[in-house]
Amino acid sequence: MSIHRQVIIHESKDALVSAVASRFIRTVARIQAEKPLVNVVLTGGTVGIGILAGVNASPDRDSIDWERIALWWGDERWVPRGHADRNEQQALDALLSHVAIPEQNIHTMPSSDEGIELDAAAAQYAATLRENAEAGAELPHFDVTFLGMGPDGHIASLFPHRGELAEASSPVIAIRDSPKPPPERISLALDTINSSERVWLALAGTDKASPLGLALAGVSPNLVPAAGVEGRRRTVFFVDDDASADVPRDLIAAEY
Ligand SMILES: O=C1O[C@H](COP(=O)(O)O)[C@@H](O)[C@H](O)[C@H]1O
Repeated sequence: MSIHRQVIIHESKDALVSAVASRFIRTVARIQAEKPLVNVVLTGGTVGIGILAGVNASPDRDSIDWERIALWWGDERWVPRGHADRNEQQALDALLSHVAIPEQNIHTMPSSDEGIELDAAAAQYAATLRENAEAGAELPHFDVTFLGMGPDGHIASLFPHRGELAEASSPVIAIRDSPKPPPERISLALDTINSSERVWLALAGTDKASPLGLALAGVSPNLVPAAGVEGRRRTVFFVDDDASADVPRDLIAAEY
């Protein structure tokens, strides 16, 4: 297991959301001092969207230069644009419609009402990634990737015991028969997620304790997809007290 893996435990979900929101603002501002554009991959899920609302509510929100951030999605639900289930719509409501991000920097995944089929939509997003990569690369240089984790250990729309986890032929995958509704989704592949400099998983609640413990103990990603997550520079699990029951004590970097 990577020595760059850490767990930070917060006393409550609210404390977790607010601490990660502050850390995100500081991290993006710091990276922006070093390079012109920061690439961030967003997640859906209760905590992920809560963090975006926390960024919006922060008095430090505008320490980020919003014109120099590019946003991507780790996964999307295959429903029409504007549908309340879309991770994009939730992110817009929580933060993106409140800050001045240039529209061309918001790289949403295609939606089910665009007249294309699911596989074509996944291929289209892969092409968008390629178009925004540096010369010779297939992917943009992701600086921060947010992930949530479901109670079954899924991350993005990569679910346990499924072939998509080992899919390496494309950076973006069409998902059918998802065990969590809606059944059709688009997801970044595990290798694409792991190309990010920093991967930040944020999760809360007692139903996440067991899969989190298994992921950190190094079980197969086939059993718990979160076990396969590893950012290039750092992988941090931000968790609340309820989710921390089975965390190996030697991985805990900070507790409240
Ligand atoms: O469906 C999804 O679920 C996961 C986890 O969601 P949570 O509400 O249990 O935190 C999320 O990470 C993923 O992006 C989303 O599409």
